[in-house]
Amino acid sequence: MKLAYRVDQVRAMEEAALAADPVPELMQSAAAALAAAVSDLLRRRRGSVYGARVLIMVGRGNNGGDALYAGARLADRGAAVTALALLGEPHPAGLAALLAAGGRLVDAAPEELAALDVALDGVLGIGGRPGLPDDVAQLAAALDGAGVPLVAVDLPSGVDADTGAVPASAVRADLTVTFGVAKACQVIEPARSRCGELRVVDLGFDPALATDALRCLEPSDLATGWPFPGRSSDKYARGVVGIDTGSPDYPGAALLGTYGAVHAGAGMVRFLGPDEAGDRLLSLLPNVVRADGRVQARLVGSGWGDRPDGAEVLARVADEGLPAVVDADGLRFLPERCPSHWLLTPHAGELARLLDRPRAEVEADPLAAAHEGADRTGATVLLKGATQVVVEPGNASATIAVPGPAWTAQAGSGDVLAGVCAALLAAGLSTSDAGAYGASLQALAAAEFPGPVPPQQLATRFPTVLGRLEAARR
Ligand SMILES: NC(=O)C1=CN([C@@H]2O[C@H](COP(=O)(O)OP(=O)(O)OC[C@H]3O[C@@H](n4cnc5c(N)ncnc54)[C@H](OP(=O)(O)O)[C@@H]3O)[C@@H](O)[C@H]2O)[C@@H](O)CC1
Ligand SMILES: [K+]
Repeated sequence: MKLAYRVDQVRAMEEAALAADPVPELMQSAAAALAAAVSDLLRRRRGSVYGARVLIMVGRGNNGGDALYAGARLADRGAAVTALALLGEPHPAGLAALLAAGGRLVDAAPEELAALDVALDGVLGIGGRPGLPDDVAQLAAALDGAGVPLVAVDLPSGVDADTGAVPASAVRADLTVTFGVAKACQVIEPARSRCGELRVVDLGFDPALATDALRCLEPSDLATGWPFPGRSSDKYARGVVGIDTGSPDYPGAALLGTYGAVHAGAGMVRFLGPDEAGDRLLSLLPNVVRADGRVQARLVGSGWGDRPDGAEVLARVADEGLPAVVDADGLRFLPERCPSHWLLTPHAGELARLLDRPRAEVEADPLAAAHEGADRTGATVLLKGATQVVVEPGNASATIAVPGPAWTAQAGSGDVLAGVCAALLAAGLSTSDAGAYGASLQALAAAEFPGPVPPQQLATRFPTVLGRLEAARR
C-alpha cells in the first residue's frame, strides 16, 4: 500500500527532520536524487549527460532551490544548464551553486525549444497556490508541444497539492521526483495524470508523525485482503447477497449488479427485485435464487427510478441490521442517520445532491466531499469517479482504490460495482474494504482490455483477475 500526504502533514514531517538536520542537508539530498533521476532520463534518451541541453524553470521558493542545486550537479557532469527565473529573485544559494558549476541564468527561454534535451519544473512546490502566471503556463505548454521531456520537481507546478484539482493551468510532467513522501495530488485525478511517472525520494521523514495518510491500494493489497474461500468454505462462508434493485424502466441495473456479485465470488445471490427483471435474470444466470431466505448483506437502490416505496425498503433494511450497499436512486431515500454498516456508492452528481451543493464543488475536491458525505450520513462512502475514494464517518484517513482506465466511466459500471461491493460485505469485509477492494477489482479487470468493453463483459473478467491475485498470494 502506498501512502500519500497533505501539505500540512509534509511540513510537520519536514520540521521534525529539520530539527535533526540543517536545511541545506535536506535540500542537498533532494537535489542529489533529482539530478540522479534527470541523469537517468538523459542517459536513456541520448546516451550520456555530457553535452545535454537542460533548461530549468525556477520560481522564487525552495522548489526552485532544489532545481538549481540539481542543475549545478548536472553542470558538473558536463551538461549545458540554463536557468530561467520566472517569479522574481530565485533561491540565492542555489543560483550561486549553479553559476559556480558553469550554468547560466538567462532572462528569456531559448528560441529553439525542441533542441532541449530536458526541462526541469522548479517553479512551484508545496508552497504553491494552484494555477500559473500566463507566461509560465505558455512556456510549459510550448515545451510540451515541442516534445521536450519535463521533469517536475516535487510536484507539477500549478496543481492543487492537497485536492488533486487543476483549477487553472498546470505543468504536464513526464516524470515527477517528489521529496520525502508522496503528496495527495500525486494520487488524485486530474493532478495525478499531470505527474507522469512518480519517484519518491527518501529523506528520512517519519511517517508516524501523520496518522491519517491517504491509503492507496495496490494489487498486492487485494491479493492479501480479498476473502478467498478456503477448501472447506460453503456458500455461506462465501456470503449470500440479497439484491433488490432495478425497476420496469431500468431492469438492466438488476442484471448488472447481479453479474457483479456473482462474478466477484458471492456464494449465492437471492434476487428480490421486480419480476420483470427477475425473469430476465434467470434466463442469463440460472444460479440466481428468487426466493427470500438467509442473506448476509443487501444491495438496494440501483435502477430504482422513482420507486414509491424506496424509503420503506431502506427502513426495513436498517431495522434488519445487515450490512448493505445503497446505490444510485436508493441514495434519495436515506434516513436522517444511516447505520454505520452501510456503504453508500454515489458518483459526484449523487453526492452533490446528497450534500445539496453544486456537482462542480464535489468534483473539485472529491476527498473533502466524501468526508462530508460520510460524516453527515453516518455511513461509509465510496465516491466513484476518475479517483475512487472510500471514507468512513469520523475517520480523517481515506482509502483510494487501484486506478483503472477511463473506459470504465460508462453506464452500468456503477451497477456492477455495487454488486461486487455487496458480495464483499456478505463475505465479511468491512464497509471500507468492501468499497475499496470492489472498485479496485473493477479497475484491474478493465485494465485487461485494450479499449471499451460493456460492463457485464468486464464482470466476466473478474475471475481471471481474482485467480491471478490468489496465485500471487501463495
Ligand atoms: N522545507 C524543506 O526542508 C525542504 C523543501 N523542499 C522543497 O521546498 C519546496 C517548498 O518550498 P517553499 O515553501 O519555499 O515553496 P515553493 O513551492 O517553492 O514556492 C513558494 C513561492 O512561490 C510563490 N507562489 C506561490 N504560488 C504562486 C503562484 N500561483 N504564482 C506565483 N507565485 C506563487 C510564493 O510567493 P507568495 O506569493 O506566497 O509571496 C513563494 O515565494 C518543496 O516543494 C520542495 O521542493 C525540499 O528541498 C526538501 C527540503
Ligand atoms: K514544481
